[in-house]
Amino acid sequence: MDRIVVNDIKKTFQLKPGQFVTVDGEATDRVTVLDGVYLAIRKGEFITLVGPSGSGKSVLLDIIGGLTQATSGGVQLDGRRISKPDPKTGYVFQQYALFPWRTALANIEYAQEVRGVAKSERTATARHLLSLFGLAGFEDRFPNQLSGGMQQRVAIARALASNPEVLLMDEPFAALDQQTRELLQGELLRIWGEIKTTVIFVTHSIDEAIFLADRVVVMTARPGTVKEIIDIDLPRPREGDIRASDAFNNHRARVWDVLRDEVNKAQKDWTLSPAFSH
Ligand SMILES: Nc1ncnc2c1ncn2[C@@H]1O[C@H](COP(=O)(O)OP(=O)(O)OP(=O)(O)O)[C@@H](O)[C@H]1O
Repeated sequence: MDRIVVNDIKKTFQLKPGQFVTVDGEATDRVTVLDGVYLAIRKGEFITLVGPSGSGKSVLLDIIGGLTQATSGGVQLDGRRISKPDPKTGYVFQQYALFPWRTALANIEYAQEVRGVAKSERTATARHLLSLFGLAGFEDRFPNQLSGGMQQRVAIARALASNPEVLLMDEPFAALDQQTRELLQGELLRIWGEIKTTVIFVTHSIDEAIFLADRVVVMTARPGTVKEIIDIDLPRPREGDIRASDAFNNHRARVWDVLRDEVNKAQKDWTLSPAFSH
């Protein structure tokens, strides 16, 4: 059953007065970022989204999350049209975005707190999530007393605390070192294996995209559309050493094959059209 249906999404930004970009050699104050995106995502699926810089991955995620309105087309979540942030949807950004004045525990409790869930219940949920992420004992630490990896674990735990049916993740591990990143990929898969929420995860890393996904969605260069969707039939549960397997290598070659032309196009685009020239 489809949980999310993206139907012919277009998104054009009107730039501020005095700003323009050059598209196909023409100066314009309107920039089309997404141009006809179709996508159907099944309940419980793990989707990763890759594409060249500027292909509109974050904008698409924002539209699916109800944070940005599409210029035309629509998104349905369980058959309902999305026009504003939905309480069933959780969001994790690249930057940890924790409340610095709240402890790890209180950060995770926040989502349930605003919904009026009783203190004892929300504390129990937050403690459970902290222990799932190996952070038992860190309840009372403030974000600046935690490493980057720990902060991002807390941010994911916070998003999961409201029991989201959809989790949108925008390059959540991009700021982390490689070892922490791979560790968190493994943890995320383990937890997703338990809760089976639907995940859409944006990344620049082909390896990350393959390791996590049921399907990798490859976007074209701007204006972004779906270029190809690649099934990742690697067995689950997946351990880190799967990255060295022949099957993984084949997927890596396949994704890069689809992506390469688009990255080249995007680079040409940017050389010709520096964004926001004055
Ligand atoms: N509010 C806005 N006003 C004007 N242009 C915008 C706005 N938000 C995004 N854009 C433009 O939309 C394009 C796509 O941005 P987006 O961040 O979605 O790309 P992306 O694929 O996520 O890129 P990256 O991989 O570099 O993060 C970019 O050219 C960006 O400058």
